[in-house]
Amino acid sequence: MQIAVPKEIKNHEYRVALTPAGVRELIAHGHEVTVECGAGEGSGYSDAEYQGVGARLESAVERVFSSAELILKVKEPQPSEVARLSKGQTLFTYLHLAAARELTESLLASGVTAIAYETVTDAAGGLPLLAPMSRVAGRMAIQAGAHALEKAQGGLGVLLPGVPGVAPARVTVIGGGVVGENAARMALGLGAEVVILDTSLARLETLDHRYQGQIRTVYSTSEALDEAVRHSALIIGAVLVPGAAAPKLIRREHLRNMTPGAVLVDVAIDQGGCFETSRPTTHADPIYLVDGIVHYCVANMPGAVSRTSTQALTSATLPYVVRLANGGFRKVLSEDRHFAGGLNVHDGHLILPEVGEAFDMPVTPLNEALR
Ligand SMILES: NC(=O)C1=CN([C@@H]2O[C@H](COP(=O)(O)OP(=O)(O)OC[C@H]3O[C@@H](n4cnc5c(N)ncnc54)[C@H](O)[C@@H]3O)[C@@H](O)[C@H]2O)C=CC1
Ligand SMILES: CC(=O)C(=O)O
Ligand SMILES: [Mg+2]
Repeated sequence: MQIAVPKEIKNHEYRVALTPAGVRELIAHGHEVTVECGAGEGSGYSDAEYQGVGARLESAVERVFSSAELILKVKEPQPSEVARLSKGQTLFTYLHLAAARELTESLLASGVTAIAYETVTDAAGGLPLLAPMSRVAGRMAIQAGAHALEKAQGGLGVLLPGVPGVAPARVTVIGGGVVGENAARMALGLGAEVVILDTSLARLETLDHRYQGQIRTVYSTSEALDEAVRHSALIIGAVLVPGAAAPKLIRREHLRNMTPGAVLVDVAIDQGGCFETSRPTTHADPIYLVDGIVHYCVANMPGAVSRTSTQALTSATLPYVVRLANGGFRKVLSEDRHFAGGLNVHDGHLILPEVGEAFDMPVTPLNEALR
């Protein structure tokens, strides 16, 4: 199969969809891989390294796209990239369509088959292709939040662990999944007081058991959220209803009850954000203030630690990529309903019910699309 790896073009996105090791694996399976010149640079992989494992280097982006049957990316396609997609091609990348109506409509119009990393599931109920980046973003959320708490950033001027004689600050994590647990671990390691809110008692039980009382677990209710906003220096938004738009859990009126300079980090921004006042920001300009509360809402956080993230992402995606390339999407998705959960758009049809619900658009059943 002809496989293409374009250079990512989103703001400060330095990841690439495949490491040279991943390319080598695909070539060993008999596939041809075209890598756009410079695609790996931001992750520390030179063109020569890709060439060395047998990739074809291409400097003309239009040829990278037009020659491909399978296009591998990291971030959702930007408008200039969508314009290059066509029927018969398969795109495998993060999409987050429930928060992106225009992108949904343009992918439908392109006729492409679009499989999203973040809605592929596994037999244990996890999201194996979202998890590696959620681990990264969860860990980064505390770094970003701690920085935003500095006075010069508009923050409270509070050091998360405190110092002897000065109490640590409270960090509340809403959603104790992969992002949430990783954020909590970092906050705990820094010596903050850590609380996790979740609506899954089973998840809270796991976390309670794992952290042996070092992290306070609280069932998430509106009362618990009211309490969290009053007493937290830093709140991390880490909820997810897979495939769906994030529920707005902290409303604008909550901000009145927060201490001015407190910080909201909305990691769930890629699904639309779980705070009413969140809007996507970029690494170039990551924070803004609403009613004195600092907001950090970068939708591609792992892009900033691209070397780590590219390696972690390729390790997770590669087995799926190899299967797609060897078998073609129709056969592979028909045989694996967990992988098939990734199919969002096919040949002008919207497949993912959660996206249909978000935009009140008609949905074609998966079985019909795979026929
Ligand atoms: N901004 C960025 O760069 C990145 C963003 N993300 C996003 O972070 C979000 C979280 O991802 P994961 O941790 O992997 O998901 P996950 O599925 O592992 O965890 C989500 C947790 O939220 C809980 N939850 C759902 N509804 C809730 C509610 N109403 N109140 C409290 N808890 C609730 C679930 O029970 C679950 O434990 C996703 O939107 C994901 O796309 C992930 C990586 C990078
Ligand atoms: C998950 C995602 O959107 C990211 O890693 O940027
Ligand atoms: Mg994202």
